[in-house]
Amino acid sequence: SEKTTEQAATTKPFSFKLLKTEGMARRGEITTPHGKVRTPAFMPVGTQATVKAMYPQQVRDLGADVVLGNTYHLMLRPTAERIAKLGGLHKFMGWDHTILTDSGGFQVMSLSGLRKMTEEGVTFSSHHDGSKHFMSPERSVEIQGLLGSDIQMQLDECIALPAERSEVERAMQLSLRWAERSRNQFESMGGPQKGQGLYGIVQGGDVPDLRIESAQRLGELPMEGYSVGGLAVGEPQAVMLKMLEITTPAMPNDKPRYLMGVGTPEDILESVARGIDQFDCVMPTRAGRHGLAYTRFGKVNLKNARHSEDPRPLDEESQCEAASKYSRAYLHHLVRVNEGLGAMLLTWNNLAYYQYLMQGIRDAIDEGRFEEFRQQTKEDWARGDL
Ligand SMILES: CNc1nc2c(CCNCc3ccccc3)c3nc(N)[nH]c(=O)c3cc2[nH]1
Repeated sequence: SEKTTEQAATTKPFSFKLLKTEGMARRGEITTPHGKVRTPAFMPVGTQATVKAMYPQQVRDLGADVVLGNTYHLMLRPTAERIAKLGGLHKFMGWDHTILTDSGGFQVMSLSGLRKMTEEGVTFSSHHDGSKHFMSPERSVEIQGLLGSDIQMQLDECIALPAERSEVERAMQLSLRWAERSRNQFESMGGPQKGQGLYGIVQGGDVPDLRIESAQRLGELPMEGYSVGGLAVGEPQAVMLKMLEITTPAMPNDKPRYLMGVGTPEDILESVARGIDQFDCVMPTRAGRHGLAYTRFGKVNLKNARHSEDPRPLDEESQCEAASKYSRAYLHHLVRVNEGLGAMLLTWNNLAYYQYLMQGIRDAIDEGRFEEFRQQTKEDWARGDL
């Protein structure tokens, strides 16, 4: 019978090597069935099997080792079964490197219509056509397996902050029970034997003792990695950073740590300094589509009329042509008349800048100068756009 989800060539086990540390900052390397992931890593978001406005090869050429797919979106359209029948997500989207998928819980709570959350799972209606769907910890792992995801997430319940302690505790305990069910499903599908990884997700809101309890109990489950969830949900940056200082020390030291949904360049720099290895955020791609450029010297809003006759490129020293070859005046024009090339060039520039920042962070940790790099980078951003 025809091959469904392509079995990756190697059956080398999933592994994480901790190469160097400086304070809480860590330099590492993850090995998955589709290659290596250099950490700290920024993982571009590819919600509907594409990093919006980018070709896969372009994303790769910028230095990305992993892109994100999304269970919620892909289970609705085109469905996981169809992608499996076509050989899996890697083949479907033409990305032959690591893919990480989120479990869909976060998107159900933030995107779908009418929904009902029980111990068993979550029932929801599609934000496309209102059709009814059900997602359990087992079904989410099954979908991620059908997609052929190299790094899979447990189904969890992420709640918005601020929230009552009782509500935070309920969601954290549920997520812990779902972690165990996700692990059982993952092992019954032979995930470890395929070299794939399943990450548990630490919850606990902004409540220190609940964060520690979640991290410690999750660490007792044999997961290949651990995510910090429940943050970047509206809390001030200071609260997010404080929760990291409490949570990462309570997480296993020899496994990757993924801070979900983060973040701006500054969030990333400060979170690396607090022990995080993996990041994802829609910021660089979404901001690019809205005319916002990230550069070495801070942000540039190309919608602003002050750029209308500025002949300078965004950054003439950049390796990325979107930053070095086009004038700000031209980018301003494209954004103002809403030409597709505007979104393409700014998305390209922003992803290039994020990967440039990650490479700078990795080199700085390798060379034992991360603290100096962190200070210098923040000064450069503060210089503003010269
Ligand atoms: C923006 N702030 C934020 N994002 C969070 C996410 C989603 C991370 N992004 C995944 C994604 C994958 C593909 C396409 C688009 C997005 C979370 N996911 C889970 N499962 N649990 C969380 O606690 C959780 C908390 C978050 N906070």
